[in-house]
Amino acid sequence: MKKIILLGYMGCGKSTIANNLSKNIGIPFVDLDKKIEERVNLSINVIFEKHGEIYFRKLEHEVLVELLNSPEQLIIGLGGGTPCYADNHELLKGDNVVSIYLKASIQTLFSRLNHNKSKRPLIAAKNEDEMKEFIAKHLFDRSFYYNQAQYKVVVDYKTIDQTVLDIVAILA
Ligand SMILES: Nc1ncnc2c1ncn2[C@@H]1O[C@H](COP(=O)(O)OP(=O)(O)O)[C@@H](O)[C@H]1O
Ligand SMILES: O=C(O)C1=C[C@@H](OP(=O)(O)O)[C@@H](O)[C@H](O)C1
Ligand SMILES: [Mg+2]
Repeated sequence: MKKIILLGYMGCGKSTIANNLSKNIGIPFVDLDKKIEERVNLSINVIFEKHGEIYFRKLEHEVLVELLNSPEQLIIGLGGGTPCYADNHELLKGDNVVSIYLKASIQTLFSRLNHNKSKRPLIAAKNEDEMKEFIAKHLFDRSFYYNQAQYKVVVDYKTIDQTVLDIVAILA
């Protein structure tokens, strides 16, 4: 069964939209970060702190492969870095995948992340200026991978419901 994959930068709304899309179309959703946390019984912060990012990326790849190989239809909210490591972007080109990039501007990302950074180890310690610069550079680097998604939904100035309806239209 097809997997509906939401990807994009931290704060673009993957986890939020996956949850709401699931309610709208009645297909179960999983959040890749949550699955990783459950797998090792540690928070994303503690995984980064204790074991480092390379270990996290390995786990992320393993759990993604398992989810893609599972028989059921699923909505999967990826982590922001998932398509950018371990050739995961190639896995997202499979026949059983519909990939959707939730595209947000630097400003949207900054305003959403500024109040919500403590659980995101890559930005948790940055001040506002550092964060703006980091997001701009990092988004530029990662866009190469994000732009390989089959579909793109711009999320700026949209409510959660509007973004969900845009995705429902793509899936129809
Ligand atoms: N229109 C919107 N669409 C999605 N998220 C929104 C919107 N407006 C505000 N938010 C907030 O932005 C944050 C997005 O975070 P999250 O869903 O965890 O993103 P991601 O999983 O991509 O990092 C949440 O705190 C959410 O409540
Ligand atoms: O962009 C990244 O590299 C990361 C994004 C996070 O997920 P969200 O995009 O859901 O915040 C989480 O996987 C981890 O903190 C690393
Ligand atoms: Mg998320």
